[in-house]
Amino acid sequence: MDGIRLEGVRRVFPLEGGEVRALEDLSLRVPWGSLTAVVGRSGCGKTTLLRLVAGLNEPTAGRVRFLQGSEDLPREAVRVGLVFQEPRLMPWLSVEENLAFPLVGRLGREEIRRRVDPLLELLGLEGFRRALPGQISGGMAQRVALGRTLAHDPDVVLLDEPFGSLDYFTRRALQGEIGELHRRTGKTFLLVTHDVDEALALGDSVVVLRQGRLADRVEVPFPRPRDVDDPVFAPLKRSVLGAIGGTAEDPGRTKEVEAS
Ligand SMILES: Nc1ncnc2c1ncn2[C@@H]1O[C@H](COP(=O)(O)OP(=O)(O)OP(=O)(O)O)[C@@H](O)[C@H]1O
Repeated sequence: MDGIRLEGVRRVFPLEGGEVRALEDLSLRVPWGSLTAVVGRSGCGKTTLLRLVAGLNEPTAGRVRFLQGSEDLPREAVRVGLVFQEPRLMPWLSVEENLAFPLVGRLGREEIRRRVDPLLELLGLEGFRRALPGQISGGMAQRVALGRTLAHDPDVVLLDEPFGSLDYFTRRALQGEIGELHRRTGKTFLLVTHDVDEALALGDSVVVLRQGRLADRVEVPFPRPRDVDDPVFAPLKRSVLGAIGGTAEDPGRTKEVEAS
């Protein structure tokens, strides 16, 4: 099946003479073009999962595959962009220069402009192109970080708690923008978040990790209701919360879930 596929992935980190099992026997499929949200308690392995997909870490066991039909694409053939919780902009470069930075030296001036200008427009940053990061708000800075990732024209966009440091209203506004961006670009998005409402509002499906294992996968019906308080979400939210934390009747439960 097409998409990113994790097969029996295990990732262990050595720590103080012992080891931490960040991921254990994780099998997961992320279809091309989907927006998959990943939730779970702190330390359950969400960031490790993103780092494996980005190729920043290798699995200790198992594999991460990129499948087109029955063909395995080489990792180099799949462009992956990563957006962190903190924007990590260069403070001495303007908004426009930050967006262009990863392209300088790889593309000519005109081509860079052709990529950067539509991004400024897409992200509502046209009026701030010459502003420095210290002169814009946190929400705008996070938009620049997103734009910098999109400037690479990635096939896969990995978002690690991208709204974590933002206030409620900016967060809601950016959530809407990410959803819209996903629809408009058709790229594959993998979003790590602590916020179950956010995961349900944006994800085509919500993957729940628990102690490094797949605890549940909840599919969100399409078309999704606009409001996260819509009754459609209530049972889905209960499932996700139950899988994250276990339930009173079944503490520590880890469900066996279909790999694909
Ligand atoms: N480089 C590392 N060295 C040692 N242990 C690590 C390393 N990276 C992650 N871990 C451990 O692996 C486990 C999973 O970490 P990970 O960062 O993936 O969790 P997370 O779900 O993203 O957490 P959070 O929500 O707090 O960001 C944790 O116990 C963490 O301490």
